Amino acid sequence: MEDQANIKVFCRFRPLNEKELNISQNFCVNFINEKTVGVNSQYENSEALRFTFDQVFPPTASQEKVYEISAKQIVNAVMQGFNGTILAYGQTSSGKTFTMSGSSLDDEVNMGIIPRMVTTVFDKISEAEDCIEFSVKLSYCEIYLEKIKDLLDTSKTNLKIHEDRARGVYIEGLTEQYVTCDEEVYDLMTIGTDNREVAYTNMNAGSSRSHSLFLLTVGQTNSKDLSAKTGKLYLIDLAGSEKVSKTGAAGKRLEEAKNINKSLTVLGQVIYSLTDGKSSHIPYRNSKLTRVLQDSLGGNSKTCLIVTCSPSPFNEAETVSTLRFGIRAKAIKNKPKVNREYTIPELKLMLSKAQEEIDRKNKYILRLEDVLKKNGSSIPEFDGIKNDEAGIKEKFDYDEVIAEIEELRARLADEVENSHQITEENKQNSAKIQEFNKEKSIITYKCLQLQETNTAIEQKVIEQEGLIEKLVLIKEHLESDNQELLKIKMTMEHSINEKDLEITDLKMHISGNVKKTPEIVYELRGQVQMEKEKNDELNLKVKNLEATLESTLNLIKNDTKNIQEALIKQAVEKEKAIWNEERKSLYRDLKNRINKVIELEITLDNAKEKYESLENALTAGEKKLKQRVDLLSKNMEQLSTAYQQLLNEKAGSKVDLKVIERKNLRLTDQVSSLQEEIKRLELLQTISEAKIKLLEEEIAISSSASRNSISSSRLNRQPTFKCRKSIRGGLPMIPKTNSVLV
Ligand SMILES: Nc1ncnc2c1ncn2[C@@H]1O[C@H](COP(=O)(O)OP(=O)(O)OP(=O)(O)O)[C@@H](O)[C@H]1O
Repeated sequence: MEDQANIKVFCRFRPLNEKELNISQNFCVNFINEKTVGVNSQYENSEALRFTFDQVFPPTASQEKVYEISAKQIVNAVMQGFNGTILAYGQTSSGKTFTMSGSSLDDEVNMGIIPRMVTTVFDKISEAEDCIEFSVKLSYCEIYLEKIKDLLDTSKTNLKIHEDRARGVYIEGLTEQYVTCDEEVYDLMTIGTDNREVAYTNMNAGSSRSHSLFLLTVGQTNSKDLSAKTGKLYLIDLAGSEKVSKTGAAGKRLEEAKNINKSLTVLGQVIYSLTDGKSSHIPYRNSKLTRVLQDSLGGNSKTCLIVTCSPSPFNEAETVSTLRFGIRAKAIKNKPKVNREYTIPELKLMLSKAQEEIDRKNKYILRLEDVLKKNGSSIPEFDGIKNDEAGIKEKFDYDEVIAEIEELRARLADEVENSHQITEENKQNSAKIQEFNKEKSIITYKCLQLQETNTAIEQKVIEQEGLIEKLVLIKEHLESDNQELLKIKMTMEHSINEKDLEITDLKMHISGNVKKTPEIVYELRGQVQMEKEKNDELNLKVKNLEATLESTLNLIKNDTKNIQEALIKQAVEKEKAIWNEERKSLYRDLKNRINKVIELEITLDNAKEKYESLENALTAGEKKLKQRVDLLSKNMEQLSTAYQQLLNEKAGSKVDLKVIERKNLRLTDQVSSLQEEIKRLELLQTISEAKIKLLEEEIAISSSASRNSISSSRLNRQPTFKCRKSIRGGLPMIPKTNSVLV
């Protein structure tokens, strides 16, 4: 059963900063003892405000003390194969980054937890037995505006979180850099820190605008007992919670502040759900931060939380809230376990030991059977074990079985890959067919519409043709009427003109004969009367002619309209012809598409058949595999794990290669240093010998003293080359080489 362990919570107060000192030089807290702090509240009953943690660090506490008490135990656990997490939580500008990273990597006194831990890891590797081979990998990322950014490869800006049984919760595609000494880690830390989102706010000139995650994976393989284990160390510097009124955040800074506060609220909710004793659901998935921290909070990890606070009365409310957060988190129980892995040789060793044990027991059974036979008792049959010695000696050839399983698995993987491909093709084909069907129905609908429009147009054209014929007849008729009327009009006008001339003559005649006889006057009056009447008649006729002319003109107008309509008809005819052509090409296109759909359906059917046959083949393979698997004993499960391990080891061969390369480099360096040293010593020896000869010649009596002096100078000499830390336990340190991206 897994052991449960509470999260360890530490509380650290930083010194008052300049701004706070200007407001008040007093503290709003008092340090009651090493573990308890009280808040002298301006707003609440102070009696209630006492908080007890695993340790409380006052502003005077050194970086070294904080590391030794809070974090070192976690590194030790990681070296034993546990997962470890160290989290810094607190208000903005309360000292999280100072606690985790320190002020500078060059400042040994103010170095933070991360660089100190790195040094401890490599120290432990140097101190370890030389039968242990270590690999150390480093990843560095940040969660900014709910996106995971790789700080060692800035092209990766939105990484996804995944989970599986072997790896737990992990960030897919995150850069993992192999490192062999602390300097390499510091170089990468500097690169990553430069890529972090940091900005000026009213509360902190270098305020972290993201949560940063520093991950160190320490793998170790023991060549003596063949065991392997891996410890993961998460070092997390959270972004600080902030009151926008205090930080003066606006625009982009405000957006960041909202995101920071939101993800910290989800962190609070997760901690609440883990500790209230009622919640069945823990909302890890509500933010990227809590999802990444899933193993660290309530899972497989030894976790330490450091809450950082300001002692100033100006920040009292935030300090109380941070302390309450810490108290709540103290109640979280984790289930850490050693991440032990079985290597193939280890499993083989276990197997052969088990086989030896079985053989020993079988021999014992045989002896017991002999005793029973001698006593005349019958030997009961036992399923699975033959009563003869040959049967007992029958052994499994595990290597052969492993090879066979491997082959079957490879074939199965191929088949699965094939079937995936076919399924994918099927999906694509189905999508294409669906698309074609959609297009087909759209085209059919359009065709129907066109046909309807066409029929309506044809109907209209027929109607208009009848109308035009009628109008042409009327027009012809009216034209002849018009001609006649024009003739009459001209005749009438001619006679009117003649009569007008006659009237004028008469008037002149009358005016010349005014004094003639009354009979003539009377006659003339009669004639005038007659002429008048004639004139009236003619006027009437002219009026009638004018009316006829008007109606004729109207008719002509109508004719013009009809001609226009005829022209329209011509245009419609033309349009109709174009439409017909289009309709035909649409039909042709539709036909082509239908042919294509048929072809695709045939391909789909073929693919389906192929898929089914492959599926059948797959099932046969599976059956065969099952039969084989059934034949194997319980050890099969272990062998399967061993197979997985083999795969992992294959994947890790790259790492081994790098390690070997590094070792080679280290050895070459050492050899050349030694060669140089030998040369130097040889030179010295030659010089010394020459000196000795000289001295022997010059001072014959002190020759023995001279020799003593030379040998003592040789003894005092120190080797001049220096080596660095090794990745193999207990070996001298190896020189720093360029790290490798994996
Ligand atoms: N214990 C301490 N001793 C001396 N100086 C400290 C201490 N803690 C923090 N400081 C200083 O206070 C300032 C703010 O600290 P830091 O940047 O670590 O805060 P933070 O909590 O990480 O802020 P943010 O959440 O805004 O990133 C820095 O100048 C830092 O050097």
